[in-house]
Amino acid sequence: MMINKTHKRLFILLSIMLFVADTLFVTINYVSDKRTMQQSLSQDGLQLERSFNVAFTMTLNNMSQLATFIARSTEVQHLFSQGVQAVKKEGGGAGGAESARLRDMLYDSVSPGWAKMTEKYQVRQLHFHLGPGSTSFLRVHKPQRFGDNMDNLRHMVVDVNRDGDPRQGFELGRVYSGLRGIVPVFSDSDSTHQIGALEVGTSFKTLIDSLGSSIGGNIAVLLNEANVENATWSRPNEPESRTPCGCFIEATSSPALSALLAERASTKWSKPPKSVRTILVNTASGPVALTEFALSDYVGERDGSETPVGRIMIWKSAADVVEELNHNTWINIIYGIVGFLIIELALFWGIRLALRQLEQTVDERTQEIQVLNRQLEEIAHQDMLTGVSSRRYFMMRFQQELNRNQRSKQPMTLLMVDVDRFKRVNDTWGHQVGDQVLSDLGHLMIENSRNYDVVGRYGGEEFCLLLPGVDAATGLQMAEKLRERVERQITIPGDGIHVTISIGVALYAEGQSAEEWINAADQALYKAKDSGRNRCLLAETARSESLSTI
Ligand SMILES: Nc1nc2c(ncn2[C@@H]2O[C@H](COP(=O)(O)OP(=O)(O)OP(=O)(O)O)[C@@H](O)[C@H]2O)c(=O)[nH]1
Repeated sequence: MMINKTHKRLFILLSIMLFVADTLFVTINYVSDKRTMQQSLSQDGLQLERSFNVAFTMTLNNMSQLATFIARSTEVQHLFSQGVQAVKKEGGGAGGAESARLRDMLYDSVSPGWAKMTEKYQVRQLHFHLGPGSTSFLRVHKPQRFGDNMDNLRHMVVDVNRDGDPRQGFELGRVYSGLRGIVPVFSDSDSTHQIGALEVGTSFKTLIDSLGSSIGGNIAVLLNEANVENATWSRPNEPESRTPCGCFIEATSSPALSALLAERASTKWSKPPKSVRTILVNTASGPVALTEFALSDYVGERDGSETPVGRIMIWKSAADVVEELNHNTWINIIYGIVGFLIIELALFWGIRLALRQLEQTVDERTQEIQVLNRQLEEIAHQDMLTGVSSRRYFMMRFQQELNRNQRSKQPMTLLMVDVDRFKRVNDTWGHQVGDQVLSDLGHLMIENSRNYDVVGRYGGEEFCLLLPGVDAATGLQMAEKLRERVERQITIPGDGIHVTISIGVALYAEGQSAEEWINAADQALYKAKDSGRNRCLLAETARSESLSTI
């Protein structure tokens, strides 16, 4: 079965619509999966920020605890108190010889503990400050440098020396920025008299190393270059720490940061994000989920400044989530293709089936029409009462046989048959009985004829029988045979009286017209009637001979 043009167009149109819908479905799924992945990364990022803040606060608490512990030692208080007085006497600043002696004694007193603190707790700074403001009395971590004023740098110390309340936080420094706890130091003789402040500090390095290993990722602390410039003298790791991003690497748990920064430099970098932000960055070693958030220092938090001093970067491999996204995308595409093919097949077979059914219905209707046409034709060709050919059809066949005879030159004989005294039958037994007699005669004539004979009802109770290939003598014999059978077999229904017929027989004479031939048979019939009925008579054109009598 062929799909015609209209159906082909319909199929192509539906296929295109289906393809567009399918592509849309795959795209929407991909966008949705990507959004889910981004949401999941953002959730992870928030969690990472919380973890960082917890570690940050705990580190500061530790610094404050250590500072408090040392500042409460009476020996430390005693030596620092004497040192403070000596500096005053010796003109402030670094003081003189007495100040130096007491500084050394204080150093000797705390340095054993300091060694343990640096080793066990990674403490980087232990610093005694004189007030008001901030003047260095003793850097236990660097005892050779002292006496410098740091009012513009050590804001926490200045604040503690001013009001006596402990402080903790992140602060930029001249050499190392740090996470610091600052507590007031009181005199050993008068616990209400503050003599200075003690600072204990550490770097970010320890925090990010331990936090990085526990979260399975890496952490870096980046400071804005401008802030660092303002706060520092010189940085020991300065050359490596400057980056194309315009920031200073304060600490990193992985050297891979430089590659990440190079990737990151191509995107918008200027300010640290206000809230936590997690993005996906493609690096040479694979996709990475990068979480960033702002880092404020003590001054910024104290003064409510919105400008952070740097940012924290936490990054983890995102290979698994990207792989999952890719996997889901492929599954989406495969589902899309399989779904498309299945619907296409269903569409194709659906159209095929619908067409087949349509064609079947058309075939059935055509057959029904053909049957009806045949029936109509038969009805038109047949005389309903007697079953023989109608006069119209008989005349058509009669003419055909005549035409054929022009070529074949075979003999042909025509029988004109008429029921004897039929009017009396009608008048005596009624029209219905008359009809029955005509019907019986018609069927008997059909029975009695050959396949190629033509039996027709010529009019009223008159019938014709055309016998192709039959000469006059045979025709007469056949007429007689018919007459005998009628007389023997057809009776008036319910009465038993035999019906008889008369037959005029005419052989076709070459050159005769149809009309002349029928007239010849009719004349013979007329004579048969006239000579007593129930007989067969040959037309005069041939040698006439009566073969039967009543
Ligand atoms: N029942 C019935 N009668 C018919 C039919 N066609 C014609 N007739 C009747 O047939 C009769 C023919 O009568 P006539 O032509 O006078 O001839 P007849 O009575 O047969 O006498 P002969 O032919 O001289 O033997 C008429 O009364 C018609 O009405 C028909 O289809 N059915």
